[in-house]
Amino acid sequence: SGFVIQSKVCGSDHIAYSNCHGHELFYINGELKEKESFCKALHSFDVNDCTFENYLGSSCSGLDLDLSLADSPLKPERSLLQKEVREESPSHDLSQDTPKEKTLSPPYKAGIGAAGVIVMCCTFLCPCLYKKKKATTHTVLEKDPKSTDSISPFNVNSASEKVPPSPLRVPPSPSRFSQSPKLSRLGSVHLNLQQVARATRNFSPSLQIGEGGFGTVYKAELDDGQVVAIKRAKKEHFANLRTEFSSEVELLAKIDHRNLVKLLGYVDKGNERLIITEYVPNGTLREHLDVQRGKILDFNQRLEISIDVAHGLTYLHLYAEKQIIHRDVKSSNILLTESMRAKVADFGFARMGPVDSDQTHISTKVKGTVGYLDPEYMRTYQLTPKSDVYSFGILLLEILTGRRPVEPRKPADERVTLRWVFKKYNEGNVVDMVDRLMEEKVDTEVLYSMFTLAIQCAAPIRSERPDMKVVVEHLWGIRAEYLKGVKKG
Ligand SMILES: Nc1ncnc2c1ncn2[C@@H]1O[C@H](COP(=O)(O)OP(=O)(O)OP(=O)(O)O)[C@@H](O)[C@H]1O
Repeated sequence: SGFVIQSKVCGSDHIAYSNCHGHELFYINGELKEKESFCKALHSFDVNDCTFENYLGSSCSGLDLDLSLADSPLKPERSLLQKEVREESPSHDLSQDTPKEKTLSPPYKAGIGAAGVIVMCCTFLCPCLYKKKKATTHTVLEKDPKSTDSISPFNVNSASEKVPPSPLRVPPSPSRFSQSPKLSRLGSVHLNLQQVARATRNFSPSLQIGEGGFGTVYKAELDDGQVVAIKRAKKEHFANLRTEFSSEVELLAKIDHRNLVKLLGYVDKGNERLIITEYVPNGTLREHLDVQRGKILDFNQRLEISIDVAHGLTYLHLYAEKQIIHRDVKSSNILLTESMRAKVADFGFARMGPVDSDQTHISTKVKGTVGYLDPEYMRTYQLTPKSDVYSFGILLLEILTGRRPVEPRKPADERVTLRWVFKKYNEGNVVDMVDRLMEEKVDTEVLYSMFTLAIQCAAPIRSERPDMKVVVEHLWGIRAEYLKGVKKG
């Protein structure tokens, strides 16, 4: 396919290389590196018996390397915030702030500094994917903790499909629910296969509303007139999808919140796996940011959508019967209603949080979508709700700037949105970053608060990220401040 990815863990470092039709990218611990320093690092790994296959024979050959480790690429780089900061308790409510006071707490400072130089590990995939796939699609990564010693080349699907599925998606490891007795009926909709076939006019392509890694989504009208979305698993993934199917169904069944897409029922019979959810009629957030749905989102709508998503995630993390980590928070998984309320969808990757109260994380295969993946989770395989907080930070940047997490067509130094934002933020240039499609002139301090929060959420170290509940409180404060400004005119 002309697309090669290799990755490996050497000691505590994660190294990765991608070659997309001759366009090479080099990463160490999620950080984009120059070829020369990458090769130097590989040499030092090699000396310590951790060989990155073929590196000397291919990309790193012919380089005149000074192999002294004096300027080792593994030395942590830290750029500090230029703004003065003041201490702030984690539950600090920004509604109490005056605009000038709104700054970051010291623990966040280093995180934000590092955020400027650390690129999400996953971004090494993107240039090829964007060349090959429609802009609205994405790729989902999986990395198995047990396979850290192997070099894994991936291939990417061809672009010929109308709406390509996620080519790298593999079902998650069995959840503890896979052994539990099958629920036969959930929510308020009880359907048999004949009823589903009737409602979808035999899965008519004219009722198809989307396609994801799991399968195809149809809009359907039930006999009682209720309109629902029906997700149908692809047959070719059947053998593997069973676990994912049951995991998605059973997680969704337990939750009920206005900012989370409601599961109404499911069918698990013979050759069919179907999930029936409420139909959310107004497309995805990504479609709205791309102005594929008519009007451009104004700032107030963007703020309300951010708050809705934060509410949904807080519920999953804190108030669901068992803690749920979504694992795939992204703009194409946020569905909008007619009144522009947001609902978080797609719990295919959802994962229960730790069972014991003294356990802070669960070890799991790395899953999620390129560009949104928590670098600490990538490195350690430890999943906590803070991985969702990271993805939420990236989502906030999308909402504010309109950009995707990675913009492969931009010049190299502007490609990774988080990095680009951090640079401009440090230059005090928040107004410049706002989505140009949005004509409204928003108060600079409000923008500054939003970008500050987004960068905090996307801190490379999870302990430096706020909890979702704290994020909600900050967003409420920002909204109060914004509305004050709007009233004043
Ligand atoms: N409940 C729903 N109501 C309305 N439209 C929906 C609903 N669920 C999904 N869709 C539409 O179907 C598309 C595909 O959804 P799906 O969740 O299967 O895939 P995805 O999120 O794009 O990809 P993946 O599952 O691989 O992450 C969505 O982008 C959306 O446009």
